This record gives sequence, C-alpha cells and structure tokens, in this order.
Amino acid sequence: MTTAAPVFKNSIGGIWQAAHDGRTFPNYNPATGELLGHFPLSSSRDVDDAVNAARLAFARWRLVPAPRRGEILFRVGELLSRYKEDLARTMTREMGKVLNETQGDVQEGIDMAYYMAGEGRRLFGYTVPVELPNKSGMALRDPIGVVACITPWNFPVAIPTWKLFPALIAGNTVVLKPASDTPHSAQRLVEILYEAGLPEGVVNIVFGSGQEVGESLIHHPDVSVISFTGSTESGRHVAVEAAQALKRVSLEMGGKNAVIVLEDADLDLAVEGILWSAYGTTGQRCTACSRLIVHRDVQDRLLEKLVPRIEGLRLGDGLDEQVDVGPVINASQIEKIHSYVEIGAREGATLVTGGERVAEGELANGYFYRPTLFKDVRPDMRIAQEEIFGPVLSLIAVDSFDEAIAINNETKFGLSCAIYTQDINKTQRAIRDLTTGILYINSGTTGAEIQLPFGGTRGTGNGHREAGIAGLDVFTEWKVVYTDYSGKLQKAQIDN
Ligand SMILES: NC(=O)C1=CN([C@@H]2O[C@H](COP(=O)(O)OP(=O)(O)OC[C@H]3O[C@@H](n4cnc5c(N)ncnc54)[C@H](OP(=O)(O)O)[C@@H]3O)[C@@H](O)[C@H]2O)C=CC1
Ligand SMILES: O=C(O)CCCC(=O)O
Repeated sequence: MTTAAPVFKNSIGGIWQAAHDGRTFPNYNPATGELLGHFPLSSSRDVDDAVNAARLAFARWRLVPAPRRGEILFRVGELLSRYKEDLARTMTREMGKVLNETQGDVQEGIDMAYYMAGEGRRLFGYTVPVELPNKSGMALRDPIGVVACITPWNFPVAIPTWKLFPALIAGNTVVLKPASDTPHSAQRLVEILYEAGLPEGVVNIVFGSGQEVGESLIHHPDVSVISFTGSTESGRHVAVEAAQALKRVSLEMGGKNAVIVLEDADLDLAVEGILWSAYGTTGQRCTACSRLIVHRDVQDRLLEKLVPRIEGLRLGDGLDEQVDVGPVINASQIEKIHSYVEIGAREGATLVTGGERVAEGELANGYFYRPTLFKDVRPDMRIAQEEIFGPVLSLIAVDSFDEAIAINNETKFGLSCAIYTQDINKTQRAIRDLTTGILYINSGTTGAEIQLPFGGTRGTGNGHREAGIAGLDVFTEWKVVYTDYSGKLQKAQIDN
C-alpha cells in the first residue's frame, strides 16, 4: 500500500497555513526520485502576511532581555541534539549528501545555537573615556527590525541557523525563505524553534520560488536587512535590487577554492584532504576544492596515490552507510556539471578519471555523477575559473610557490584555500600572500568553526561575515549614547 506524500504549510505569526491561493510544489529525493512531500508555492500576499507578522512581533521581541532570548536558543540547541539523527535523515532524503555529512550539518546548527545563546549574555558594546569631565560615552548594539533570510540547498539546516540565530539573539525578527530543493529541513527547523518556546511571529517561513517569494522579500518596505547565501548570479541580482531601496544586504556566494600541494608536502595527508574537499557533499559546497595546484616535482607521485582513491569512492543513496558520495541535487545541476566536463575536454585538459553520469541498477533513478579529475589544466581555462558546484577537480601543475600563489589569487572568487607543506616559512608566506577569506594549513578547504567569522573576499561576498562575533554585525546597528551629568553647558562644548 502506498501512502500519499504529506502536504506542508508556511508558518506565519506562529500559525501553520497554506498559501493564499492554495498552490503547492513537489519535493523529490535526488537519489531515488521518490516524491517526499508538497510545499506551498507562495505569492507576494503570503510574504506580506509574514512580514507583517514579523513586524508586529519585533515590537515585543526586541524588549525581551537578551539572556532570556538566549535561553530559548539554548533549548533550540538541546532539541536539535535530540532530533539530530532524524533531521539528518530528512536532509539526506531531500538533498542527497551522505548521513555523516548531514549529521555534521545539524551539528553546526547545534553549535550555533549554543554559541549565540551565550551571546545573549554578552552582546558586548563598549565604553570609552570622553574628552570632557562629567560626561560618558558608550556604543551598544541595537536590533534593526525584520530580517529576510534567503538560503541555499547545500547546507539546509546549518546555513539558516547561521542567519537566524544571530539575528534573533540581537532582537530582530525573521522571515525565512529556504531553497525550493530543501524545504523540509527548514520546515523542521522552524517547528523546533517553536517547540523551544519562541514567541509567535518571531520567525516565519514562506516556501516558494526565488522569483516570487525571494523578490517580494527584497522589495518589501518593512524588510530592513536581507541575508542571502547562494549563487553569484542570484546574489548580484539581490544586491542590485536591494541597493535601490537602500537596504542592508549580506551576501555569501560562490567559490573556486584551491588546494596547493608543495614539493615538500606530506602526500598521504594531502590525498585525504583533497578527496574530502573535492568530492565530499558531491562537490556541492561553496568551500569545495575544485582546483588542485601541484608542484610539478610531486605531480606524478600525488596522482599515483590520488587516482585509485577517487576511483574507489562508492556512489549511492546517502542513507546507506557504505556510500561515500551521494547524488547531485537535481537534473539541471547534473547537466551543468557534464557541460563543464565537455568544456574542459574541448579546452584541451586531459580527463584522468570520471567524466560521466552513472544511471545503472540502483542508481538508475538518481542524479549520480562519477567523481572526475582533469590534469593538464591551464589557469585560464573555464574549468579553472568558473564555479562548477559538482565533483569535478582540475589539476594545474606549477614550477614554484610564487606561481601557485599567483594562480590561487587570479580568480574572481576568494572563499577558501588550503596549502600542504612542511616548511613553516612557507606557511607564513601563505598567510601573508594568499587572497582568501579562510586559509587551511595541512587540511582540506572545507569545515567551519562557528566561533570564527565565515565568508570570502572578492566576488564571494560583499564584505560581511557569518558566525562568530562578526556574524552579529549585519543584524545590529551601533547606537552611541553620550550622557552629560555636569548639569551645565561645558566650555569645551562651546569651543568645539
Ligand atoms: N559563500 C557561502 O557561504 C556559500 C555559498 N553557497 C553558494 O550557493 C550556490 C548554490 O546554492 P543555490 O541554492 O543553487 O543558489 P541560488 O542562488 O540558486 O539560490 C539561493 C537562494 O536564493 C533564492 N533565489 C533565487 N533567485 C532569487 C531571486 N531572484 N531573488 C531572491 N531569491 C532568489 C533561491 O530560491 P529557489 O531555491 O526557490 O530558486 C534560494 O533560496 C553555490 O553557488 C554556492 O557556492 C552555498 C553555501 C555557502
Ligand atoms: O561550504 C559550504 O557550502 C558551507 C560551509 C559549511 C562548512 O564547511 O562547514
């Protein structure tokens, strides 16, 4: 007997409700093609309701003492821990990455909940000595209002929490628009927030397309901040539109991250880092390694070790614990990946392994792509410059450390970078000269500690950071307060 796929709802003002016009869209498992559920295909009317609910809730939430807001986030951390396994399975089903990765994704949300709960007892501002006697000066963080969070599908729990939790602890209220490919993980996150005791309307979730729900949020006059993570193309559009309305925008976008392997590197260690950074999450991380910059002296030895490991990666449904690499997210993504492989071959790169879709046996109904490696890649080739967002790695051989640094720095992106060397002097030079938001020394290009700022330089972002104390900046406004307790107009005030 087959059971009908469940129908989910938006949460607006704490009430789960269908879209105004009742439209829905389906959500499928990319490993099996199974229909998982239906979600509201919302319109600008639903966005209006959600923003209005968030605006009303802001009047109360901003007055809740930050330590109390932190207690709710602490409970969210506890609940996420309790539901971790279940949430990870939900995520693997709708997004495809393997279970230990989806567990890691939820864990980042747990870490962020506890970290931001602690911020509720700090939210440090500062005081400074002022020029005059009997006068004080201080700066404190004020919340801004209604925040729109627009999130991608590759980290369906972690990335929403990187936006929601700092926004909430600072006293803002939120409308979340999750990626259409991963609505269920976001729906569960919002359920958990309410189970933890969040007051009604403080977080609202509206499902639907970027073109309709996303656009309506960007243009809504009562949305004060837009926090966006996604592709460079969409991010640029969000930035241009939001600039017209003079809205504050935080953008986290694409990457073209490199692992640099120098001639003195521990090659076994490097192979582990490369493998995980390039093919983990099927290459669908903004921090994924897609360029391998290798000193020519060790290229052959590295390939001898790396290629069998790539070919040994097991593809399949991420729910199977024997599987290393899950499917890619959808049909258009697999086509995009394959088109880049064709471009690479046309441009003259040598295909070492992979380069094809796998659709046989148990994999017949999913979007599986064989982990792929090119060598003889020139830095100006499109496969070395453009974000592919799939399991495709391009090896560029170099003759010196200087050349490796120059190649790393010559892309329009600047999110993460890794270097393998045993020479401490070279690590110091790497720290000084590599243009990157995040540098890993002797480990792969991925993995974030939520205590530290996350984000990239150049075309990866617009200068904001998520996580750590820096993650509060986009959601707070500095308010400066001077108090004069002299009781009279002081002479220096007149002189100034
Ligand atoms: N730097 C970083 O921290 C990270 C960056 N990324 C980047 O994200 C990308 C992959 O995510 P992906 O989901 O495909 O990215 P998209 O840009 O396609 O989508 C991101 C979000 O934006 C929405 N959106 C799309 N068009 C618009 C629009 N016109 N106005 C407002 N919102 C819109 C999407 O909605 P819908 O789903 O309905 O289309 C989705 O919710 C990669 O480029 C990756 O590098 C990913 C993780 C971290
Ligand atoms: O790479 C990404 O797409 C998000 C980073 C999360 C992490 O690396 O922990």
